[in-house]
Amino acid sequence: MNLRTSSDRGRGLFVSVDGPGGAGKTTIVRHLAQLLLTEGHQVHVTAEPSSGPIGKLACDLTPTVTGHALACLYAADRYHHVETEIKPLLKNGHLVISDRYVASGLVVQRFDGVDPVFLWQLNEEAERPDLVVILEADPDVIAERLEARGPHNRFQHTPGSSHTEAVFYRQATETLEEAGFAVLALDCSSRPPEQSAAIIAGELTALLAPSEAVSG
Ligand SMILES: Nc1ncnc2c1ncn2[C@@H]1O[C@H](COP(=O)(O)OP(=O)(O)O)[C@@H](O)[C@H]1O
Ligand SMILES: Cc1cn([C@H]2C[C@H](O)[C@@H](COP(=O)(O)OP(=O)(O)O)O2)c(=O)[nH]c1=O
Repeated sequence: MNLRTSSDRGRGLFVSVDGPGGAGKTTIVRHLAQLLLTEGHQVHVTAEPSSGPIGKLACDLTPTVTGHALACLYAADRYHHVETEIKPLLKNGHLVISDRYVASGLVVQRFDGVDPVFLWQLNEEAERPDLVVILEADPDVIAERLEARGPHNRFQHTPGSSHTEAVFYRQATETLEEAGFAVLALDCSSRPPEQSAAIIAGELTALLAPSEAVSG
């Protein structure tokens, strides 16, 4: 994997967790934060849409605004979220976990027919996470979970949305990998969330380990 960290970031580490609705993002983020706290890290859990003014607006408008306009709103929230919350915490040495980030921006608005190239251009300047986790799961399994939990948004009401979303996420993963992001794709169909969290924590611990670069 290719670790890319901006020089103005300080000592923190930034990880995003994305994946289809019902894949287990929120559940895994909770377990991951707990694990990392136990290991003594300063952990900050955040999510998109953010709790800031643009995130609230995006949330309020999602039922009625569609397509390019909504894509721009979510991207605007993302850039503002990075500047006002994520970067200051990274500078302070926090380990920041975001429940949804760029990958969601590349996927969700495609349900409204927005061109993936436009979505990439809109999002490509957002701060790169040190690790992008994409949760994958058998669409039939997550469709069942979604039915049990209840859909959270209008995109999940479309019949077959879990199957479509899985395809969109695979394409987003390819886009991110081609752009040099460090991506960890994790199948969560049968793996308990605690185990997924432990795998992600292992990757982060490896990133935090002092460089083993050989000198001389
Ligand atoms: N690995 C798993 N196995 C079984 N059920 C799970 C798993 N991960 C999550 N769930 C359940 O599936 C539902 C959706 O999980 P959630 O974390 O809200 O997903 P997301 O945030 O991706 O939409 C919840 O009821 C949760 O308890
Ligand atoms: C981050 C992001 C979220 N969204 C929307 C999808 C949902 O309506 C909402 C996130 O809802 P949420 O309740 O977090 O869904 P889930 O539990 O499945 O993660 O934000 C976008 O449309 N584009 C984006 O880029």
